[in-house]
Amino acid sequence: MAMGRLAPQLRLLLRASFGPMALGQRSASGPAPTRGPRRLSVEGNIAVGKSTFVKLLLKTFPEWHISAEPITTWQNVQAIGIPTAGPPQSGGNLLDMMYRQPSRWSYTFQMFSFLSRLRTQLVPSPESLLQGQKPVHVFERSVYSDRYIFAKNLFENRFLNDVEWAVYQNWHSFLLREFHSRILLDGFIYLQASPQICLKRLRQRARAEEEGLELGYLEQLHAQHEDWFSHKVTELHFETLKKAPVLVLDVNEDFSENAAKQEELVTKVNTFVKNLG
Ligand SMILES: Nc1ncnc2c1ncn2[C@@H]1O[C@H](COP(=O)(O)OP(=O)(O)OP(=O)(O)O)[C@@H](O)[C@H]1O
Ligand SMILES: Nc1nc(=O)c2ncn([C@H]3C[C@H](O)[C@@H](CO)O3)c2[nH]1
Repeated sequence: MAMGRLAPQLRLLLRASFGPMALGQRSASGPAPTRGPRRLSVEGNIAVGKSTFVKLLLKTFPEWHISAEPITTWQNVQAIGIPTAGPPQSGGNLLDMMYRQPSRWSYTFQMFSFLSRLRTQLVPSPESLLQGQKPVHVFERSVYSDRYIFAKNLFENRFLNDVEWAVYQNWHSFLLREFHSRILLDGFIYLQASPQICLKRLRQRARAEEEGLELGYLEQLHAQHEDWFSHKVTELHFETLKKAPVLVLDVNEDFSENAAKQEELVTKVNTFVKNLG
């Protein structure tokens, strides 16, 4: 992907359109920031291009901070605090286990992915980010997509039974209420593409655990995203979540060599962030 070449030009363009604040620089006379960073989550189907898009954001706004999805934690689950003799053992690949035997492992996976996402959202933004005038912290997916996309879909396919779904939701609601003020998100960026395009990208990326995934699964996840972000019919259980603004970006097109398209997408994100107040 030839994204590196765009960033300096795009920065100039954004500076011209929105002034130095658009690039997160503090004006000499301006007031110090009064609140923490704007916190956004980038959401979307498997292989839609979230990591790729986040890299584009970081090229354009190097002062922003990104928290990646904790997939390596799921691929290598380690026991904590249990001393073992000999060299370090490699952990269990829970992602692989879940895809191979969803009835057996979906509950375990969802509890663990939720816990790891909660941990990610609880980590304070770095000091360096807080120095900027308009600091922005971007997460790849969230504790909300864990529940309202993946766990919900597994339940609807009966890979989580009624009791497992009830226990998961119990923990989810309880912990989110406990940590409410520390995990708040200001908005969502929903990367939208057809399931067919996602499948093409998924095959091209060829992650071993995803070898058996088929179009039907991506169609289900697409429908879950559309229900939440486009049709707004998903039942949400948190008031702040119901009010959170959503930016929908069409990423069907391959923008890797298309500077104008990259610019259009990044400008939309910048305007969205500005409008968050
Ligand atoms: N707009 C695009 N056009 C064409 N290919 C793309 C585009 N965006 C991403 N890709 C390619 O699609 C594949 C998946 O992209 P990426 O890893 O960014 O997806 P992701 O949404 O982060 O995946 P996951 O859901 O697993 O976290 C990669 O090979 C990437 O180079
Ligand atoms: N079941 C399930 N629940 C989740 O919360 C979840 N989040 C991500 N994933 C899968 C999608 C990609 O294969 C891979 C990387 O995104 O992990 C999930 N699977």
